[in-house]
Amino acid sequence: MLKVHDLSKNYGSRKVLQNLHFQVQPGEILGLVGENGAGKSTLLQILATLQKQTSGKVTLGEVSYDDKKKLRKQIGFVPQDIAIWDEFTVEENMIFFEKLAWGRKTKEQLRQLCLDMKLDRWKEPVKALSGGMKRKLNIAISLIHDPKLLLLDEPTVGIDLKSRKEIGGYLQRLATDEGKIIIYTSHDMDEIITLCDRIVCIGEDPFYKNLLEDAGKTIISV
Ligand SMILES: Nc1ncnc2c1ncn2[C@@H]1O[C@H](COP(=O)(O)OP(=O)(O)OP(=O)(O)O)[C@@H](O)[C@H]1O
Repeated sequence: MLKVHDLSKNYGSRKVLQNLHFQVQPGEILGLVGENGAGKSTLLQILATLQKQTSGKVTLGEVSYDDKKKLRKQIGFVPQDIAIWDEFTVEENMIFFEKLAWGRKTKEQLRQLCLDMKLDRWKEPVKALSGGMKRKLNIAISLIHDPKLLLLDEPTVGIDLKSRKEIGGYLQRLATDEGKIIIYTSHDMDEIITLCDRIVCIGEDPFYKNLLEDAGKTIISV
């Protein structure tokens, strides 16, 4: 289980996240919504161990966020900005990131991960891919080491509707069949409503909370 206890984050005098409390169970997809600048990426970066909270505590299973080395083996992160090697092919990128990962995967398994993301341009350089295809590769890379916790920051921007639905279905299977914890941000409320079990609304504005409650979703009060 992921536990967030009384978490706050300030950037200088700007208070971005204030006293958040929530828990996410294995097998659950949690949506994170809020207006621009509400603090969604900041929260994901903290959960990815890339930023430190100002106060509060986070644990994943028995592991505290003070033990970053152990934690990072259990976390997959897809940032908003695409982070892959443009000059390398899809295959070379997958092999490169597999070498950095802790778990071992065969070339066939790596290729299958790309196919699961509906990306079949194995031998092509990344610079020849479309923006949506690069995002698919980023998601595949985040899954190489079979993380327990998967953090996705607007991962489907620019991905066509059919692929988005297929990737959504794949993420749901990862949660249901493999018990992964998935935390997902998107400005696409249809996607959030379809994919997420429960939702955290960040920020003061009740707009998202009202909209999602009207759609019958469970909102977590943080
Ligand atoms: N490194 C930083 N230094 C100072 N302020 C920052 C930094 N990163 C983010 N902020 C500020 O913190 C607030 C939250 O930003 P964040 O990127 O987490 O929001 P967000 O909800 O992800 O927004 P968006 O929907 O636009 O992606 C914003 O006011 C932003 O300007």
